[in-house]
Amino acid sequence: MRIAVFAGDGIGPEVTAQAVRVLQALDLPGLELVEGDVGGAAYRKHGHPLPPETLAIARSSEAILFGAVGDFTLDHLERALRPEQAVLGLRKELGLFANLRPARVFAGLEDLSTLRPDVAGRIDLLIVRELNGDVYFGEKGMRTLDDGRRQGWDMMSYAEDEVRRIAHAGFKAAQGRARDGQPGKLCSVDKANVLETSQLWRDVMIEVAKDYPEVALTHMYVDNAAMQLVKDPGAFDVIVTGNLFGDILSDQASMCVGSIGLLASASLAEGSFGLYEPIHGSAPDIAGQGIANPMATILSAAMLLRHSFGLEEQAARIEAAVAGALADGVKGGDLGGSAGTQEIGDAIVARL
Ligand SMILES: NC(=O)C1=CN([C@@H]2O[C@H](COP(=O)(O)OP(=O)(O)OC[C@H]3O[C@@H](n4cnc5c(N)ncnc54)[C@H](O)[C@@H]3O)[C@@H](O)[C@H]2O)C=CC1
Ligand SMILES: CC(C)CC(=O)C(=O)O
Ligand SMILES: [Mg+2]
Repeated sequence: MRIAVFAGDGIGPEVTAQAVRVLQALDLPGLELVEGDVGGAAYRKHGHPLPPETLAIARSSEAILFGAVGDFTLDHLERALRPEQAVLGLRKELGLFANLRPARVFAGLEDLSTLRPDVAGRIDLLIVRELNGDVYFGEKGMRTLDDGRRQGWDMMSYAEDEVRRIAHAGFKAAQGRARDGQPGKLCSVDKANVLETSQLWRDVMIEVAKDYPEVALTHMYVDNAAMQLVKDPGAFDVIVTGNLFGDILSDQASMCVGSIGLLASASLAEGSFGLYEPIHGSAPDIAGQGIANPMATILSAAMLLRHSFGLEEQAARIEAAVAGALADGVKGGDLGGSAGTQEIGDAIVARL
């Protein structure tokens, strides 16, 4: 079990260290953890946020556990050298096109959601975000116009095949979430009333739906989806959407269930390879204080065991340990508690 560990910047190393402790506590046979530099830390050491050494470690591993990258003190760098390019580069280079971001309310946290407890208690949704295309990877630039004004542009585009493969990922996820004899539901979120990219997206979703007759497909404009996520997030099952909308809606969904410090993610290629990371960033405002909530990263490690190694039982043990710690009141500052990063890690390791 060769797992690359890329901790990154800010709170990245703090939360990743706790997820590593959790993996080590499981006594997994053949576990090999290989560290690599990414982000601002890599730029300072190697002159690049995603150096070839790191990419080589990624390519020779079966999965990647990722912390976070981002360092505002490097904002002056040309874009290709900024820390965020490490995670964008890994996603693109390794074909990690399907980003799964589950959001559910843990028992005992219903009243911590920004929503009414009765609404919050029903939330169990999955955002399937396309991760290799959209405006993040289109041609971009900045120039000065003849009249002296600066103009910036970022090309938003999707090709049919890119939409088709994420559509299949969304429908399969919905298929797998059938409960109580009820098929899963898939809500495709776009802005087809304005964007051609979204019109293509919608056309392809409708075409792929024919392969999954048991899954109920609906469409929603992204502005309405943002509103509905606050009004009644329990009404969603699986949301499939593009890179930009999925990025924004998943941060929003995190507050429906209590905190961004709880939201894990899997970024998957075809096959079993994946990168697993919390959905949050490097949180420079709290870095170095030992107060970041490591649960999102620990839950990402559970997703890693499940998706890349088929270790369902061990994944479920981690999730139960996190749920148990929360139910016993082990909460970080983001959840209104006072437990620090290490203390939360201790509580979860103890429960394993
Ligand atoms: N995948 C990645 O590596 C990502 C990197 N970033 C980068 O991270 C840097 C900071 O970005 P922000 O917009 O501030 O987003 P952020 O997600 O790092 O932080 C947003 C807010 O949430 C809080 N927060 C985040 N994670 C937390 C945790 N585990 N426990 C407690 N509180 C937590 C932070 O303190 C902050 O107030 C930027 O450079 C950004 O580009 C942002 C998102 C994802
Ligand atoms: C560097 C960003 C695109 C990362 C981000 O915000 C995310 O993936 O959620
Ligand atoms: Mg984001």
